[in-house]
Amino acid sequence: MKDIRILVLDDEKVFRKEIKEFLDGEGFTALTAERPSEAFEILQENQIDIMILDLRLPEMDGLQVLEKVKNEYPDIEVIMITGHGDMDAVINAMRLGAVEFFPKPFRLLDMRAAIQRTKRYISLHEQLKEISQTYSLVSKDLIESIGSEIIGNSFGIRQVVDLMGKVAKTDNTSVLITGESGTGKELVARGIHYLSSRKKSYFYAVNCSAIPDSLFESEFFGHKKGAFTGANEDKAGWFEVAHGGTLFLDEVVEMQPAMQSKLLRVLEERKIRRIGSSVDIPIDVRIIAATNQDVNKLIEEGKFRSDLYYRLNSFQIHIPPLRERKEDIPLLLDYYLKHISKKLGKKITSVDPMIEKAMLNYSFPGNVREMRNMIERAIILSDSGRLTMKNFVGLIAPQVESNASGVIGEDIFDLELIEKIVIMKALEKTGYKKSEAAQLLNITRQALDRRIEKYDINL
Ligand SMILES: Nc1ncnc2c1ncn2[C@@H]1O[C@H](COP(=O)(O)OP(=O)(O)OP(=O)(O)O)[C@@H](O)[C@H]1O
Repeated sequence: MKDIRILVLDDEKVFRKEIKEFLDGEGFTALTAERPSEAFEILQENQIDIMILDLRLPEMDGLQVLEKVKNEYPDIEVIMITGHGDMDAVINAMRLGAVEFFPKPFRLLDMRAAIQRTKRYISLHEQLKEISQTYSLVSKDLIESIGSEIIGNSFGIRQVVDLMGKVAKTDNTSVLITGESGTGKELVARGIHYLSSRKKSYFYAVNCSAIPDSLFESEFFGHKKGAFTGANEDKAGWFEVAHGGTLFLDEVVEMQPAMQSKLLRVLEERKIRRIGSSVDIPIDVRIIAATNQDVNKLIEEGKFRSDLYYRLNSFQIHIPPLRERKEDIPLLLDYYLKHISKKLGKKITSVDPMIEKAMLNYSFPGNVREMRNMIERAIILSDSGRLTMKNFVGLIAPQVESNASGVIGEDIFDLELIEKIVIMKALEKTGYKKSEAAQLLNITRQALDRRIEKYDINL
């Protein structure tokens, strides 16, 4: 389980000190506050799991604090304490959602037991949350076949999975998948194949931009022995290999016009002829084509045949870029952290919450592939199981590039994130000499220390 962070809100200085020492000694991270306003500031800036809350407080009643905490931070579990043993307050506190109640004075051993119980409760709660979270939108069987899960819960990705299921039910409707690089076009193409009745035959993926023009025809249609120099034996082309299955044509718009005509004829006639042969071979293949380019523009420019486009485009699936479905970012982050750390055999014990914030502010031009690679690199770079912004160089680099005004650019509005990035930049610039960095930032050395701790900046 992750580190447990506990906030103690009590106006008695001696009590606060004593309980903090005890909690620190027990291996928890303990923060303390004297008044509710101070506690709410801490809550705004820190991820807290458990709050130990005194009933009698300055500024506002402990029960009011409890109610506000439960409303604003429903995941925080609250242990109430009081020196006054007031039964009504106990009942009210329980009603408002406190998990434990302690009359003062109590033994620290009892507090330890209460925290352990609460910890177990939090862990159970997290497991339940994980189970109910629709991590993957496709079934287990399909995951095994396509080699990866399809993660996301945004409207855009749910629609993609829905269309995938619908077109899979048809037998040979051609599909055109559009979307920027790294959005998961091949993943979706595989999904269609393995959801369809063709799943027992081949799914054959061809990257059209990688095949030299001279080999195109023989790769697609095959050749007869002696058909040209180097054709030493009969060879089947991809259409024959994928017979009964699916041929995935990635970057289809990269095909030369001559090949585009030939492909169109195959789609119309459903038969091929190997080079050098006079025999037609009937083929039964579903074509799924994909592109990350603007096909309409290519048609206008005369680079792509419109008749081929209409043939391929009987059914179109568009995968939106990741920046247009930001709700998927936390799910993908969580998923990749778990899967990649497991794959690399590296246990990740803490993740700076700034990472998710920064990702939500980042435009991911390389989409899910970029995010995956970024997380993998960060896990490899991480020390002692802690993932911090320092491990995500690519993530902050575009914003840190020039100067602070670059950070306060068009798409970052998160003040805390900006503060953290500016502090990191000052530290980097001064070779991690704190006094110099503080001077550069125009704050005292103590103020810098407080912020380094607050933002968990690795030095
Ligand atoms: N929704 C998703 N859930 C999980 N993984 C995903 C998702 N979308 C993409 N990926 C992963 O991102 C990587 C890139 O996906 P894929 O190769 O399918 O993209 P693509 O759109 O075909 O890219 P390109 O246009 O560059 O060929 C793969 O590792 C894939 O498993």
